[in-house]
Amino acid sequence: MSVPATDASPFTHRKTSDIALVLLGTGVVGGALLELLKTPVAKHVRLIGVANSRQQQIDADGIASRELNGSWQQHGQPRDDDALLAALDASGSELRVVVDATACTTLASRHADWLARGYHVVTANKSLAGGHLSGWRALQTARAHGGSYGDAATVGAGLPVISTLRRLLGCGDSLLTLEGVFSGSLSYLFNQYNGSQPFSALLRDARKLGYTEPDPRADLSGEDVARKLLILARNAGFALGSEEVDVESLVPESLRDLDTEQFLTRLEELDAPLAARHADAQSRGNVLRYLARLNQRGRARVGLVEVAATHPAARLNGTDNQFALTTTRYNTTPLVIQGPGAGPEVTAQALLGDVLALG
Ligand SMILES: NC(=O)C1=CN([C@@H]2O[C@H](COP(=O)(O)OP(=O)(O)OC[C@H]3O[C@@H](n4cnc5c(N)ncnc54)[C@H](O)[C@@H]3O)[C@@H](O)[C@H]2O)C=CC1
Ligand SMILES: N[C@@H](CC=O)C(=O)O
Repeated sequence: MSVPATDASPFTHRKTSDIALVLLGTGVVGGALLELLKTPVAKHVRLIGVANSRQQQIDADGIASRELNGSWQQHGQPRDDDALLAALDASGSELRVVVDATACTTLASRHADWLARGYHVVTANKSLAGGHLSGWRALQTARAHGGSYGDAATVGAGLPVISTLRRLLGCGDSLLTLEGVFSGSLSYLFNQYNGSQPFSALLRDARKLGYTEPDPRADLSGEDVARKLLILARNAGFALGSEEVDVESLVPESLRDLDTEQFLTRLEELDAPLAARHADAQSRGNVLRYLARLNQRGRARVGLVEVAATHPAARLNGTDNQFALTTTRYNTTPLVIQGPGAGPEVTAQALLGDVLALG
């Protein structure tokens, strides 16, 4: 990744409060965020702690970037959230931020508590806001009284989807329907899949490129798309429970109960059913797209749909996401937000944007 030579940036007009940050998760997204934290736009951000699922490193003065290239992942301290939070407290900064770049449900379940204790939380992890309705409600209560919740990266990766929706709602508009392609990995897969190479080969590529969830079944099962639909719907005032989304899974029964490593050795079992679906669609001149839909009555569905080649979702490229928002004011033609919807750099940028917005 190229790093700008100067610190000229659109953020130079910002206040420059020192921001103390701990980063949970140093995989695809967290790793890209660590790179961005080394650039001049992040000069007021002090990285106090960093953790993966097994190890962590803390330095209340700020972890120098050269140390991150070192061996902390082998010789760090054992994981302990309390020690990370104590380091944030000891940093002396008024702005104490926890960045969650994991897919860990247990960590997500702590977001509300962290907010209530005055920490700001910036997250790419959708498990709380897009999980059980009770978790969403606890989050809203904590947000009303505690720190800020930076959730831009949870929908559309770096695309301005939640912010646009909130802006419309803040101006008195209301969401009527929502439709589109909400998964970068499924978009990448179905934009390319034409039956000439196995679906499993494309899935391996998508995983290597950092588009899939840590366990790609979270994408293929529709769970990740359903979470994004729930996050948008709930932000728009639809009190939808996760069980109210009709979800079509592309994972055959025989692959559902395996652990991730076993599943990754059996990806070829996905090929035959998807080849059949593709051939059927092709025989009618159509293509397959994994779509999310919310109608005006709050009925939500995510699943594989056969669409005509002229359908807007049929004309996407790469990891493109597409969010078509029909609102009271955008009611003849929807407002459409479209662009790359997965990948390390765009997602890390959304996290950094939410962090810098605090300063
Ligand atoms: N990859 C993408 O394009 C996008 C990903 N996201 C979200 O970002 C999150 C991370 O995704 P990736 O970076 O692709 O996954 P990854 O598998 O590459 O990295 C996950 C990281 O979390 C760490 N981790 C797991 N449990 C932990 C715990 N309890 N404490 C500390 N660290 C823990 C793992 O050790 C690993 O470093 C997921 O929630 C995903 O939905 C959001 C938008 C786009
Ligand atoms: N795995 C997700 C990544 C972003 O949330 C996707 O494919 O969209």
